Amino acid sequence: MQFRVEALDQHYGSAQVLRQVGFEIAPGECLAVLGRNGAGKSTLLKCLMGVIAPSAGRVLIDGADATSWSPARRSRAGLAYVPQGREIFSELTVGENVEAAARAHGTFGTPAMEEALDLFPVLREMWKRPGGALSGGQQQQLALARALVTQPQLLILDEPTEGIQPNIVALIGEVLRALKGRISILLVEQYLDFAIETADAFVILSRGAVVETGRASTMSREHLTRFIAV
Ligand SMILES: Nc1ncnc2c1ncn2[C@@H]1O[C@H](COP(=O)(O)OP(=O)(O)OP(=O)(O)O)[C@@H](O)[C@H]1O
Repeated sequence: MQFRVEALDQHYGSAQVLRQVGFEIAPGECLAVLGRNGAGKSTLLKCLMGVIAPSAGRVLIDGADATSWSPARRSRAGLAYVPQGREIFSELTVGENVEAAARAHGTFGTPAMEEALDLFPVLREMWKRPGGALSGGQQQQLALARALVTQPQLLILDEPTEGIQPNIVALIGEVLRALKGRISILLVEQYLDFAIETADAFVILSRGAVVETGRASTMSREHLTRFIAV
């Protein structure tokens, strides 16, 4: 998927939270968005997914202007979004969470559903447990699997490592690196080492504006640290 954002503005009341944000994600690449707390990262992802409408600017999916599309239409076009806090259905079982997403996208019982589950073996072990009974790391795996059963072309992740134990962070990193090439990934991440291991390119947000973009290979850890240290 060719995904492009042009001159996005967003306001909450009179406060401007995004300012002329623009970037592109090449097919099969992982773009990491870095920035301090309050820089506007989560707001940006919500605009990209259509959860909130930007005040100005455009979102282009394979060249089509998707700015006014609903989240459901963006999802059908190949976007999948795992929000901060994961937002799984805690009353539904693990299986019901996965199956609901698969049914909504016509992948129920297909190899795509099984492949997504193969990435996170713990989910089959916990299949009949309510989502709310899972640990934070297990819930994050469930949220990722639920996104992946939709066979997305662009996976949008808001801080997938937040509050997750190191062995699960490592597993998530392996999964994302294995997915790259086949699908594009937009990663908002505060855990710099994880972002460096995973991303092909970076966009740095500061006070709602893009202050720097670059290939991962040209940006040092020391340089990137300046933009996320509080
Ligand atoms: N619903 C809202 N109403 C009003 N202001 C909001 C709302 N959501 C976020 N903000 C403000 O917009 C700014 C950007 O918030 P946002 O959550 O997008 O930043 P962020 O970079 O994702 O931060 P964090 O890393 O803390 O999640 C902040 O100043 C925040 O207080």
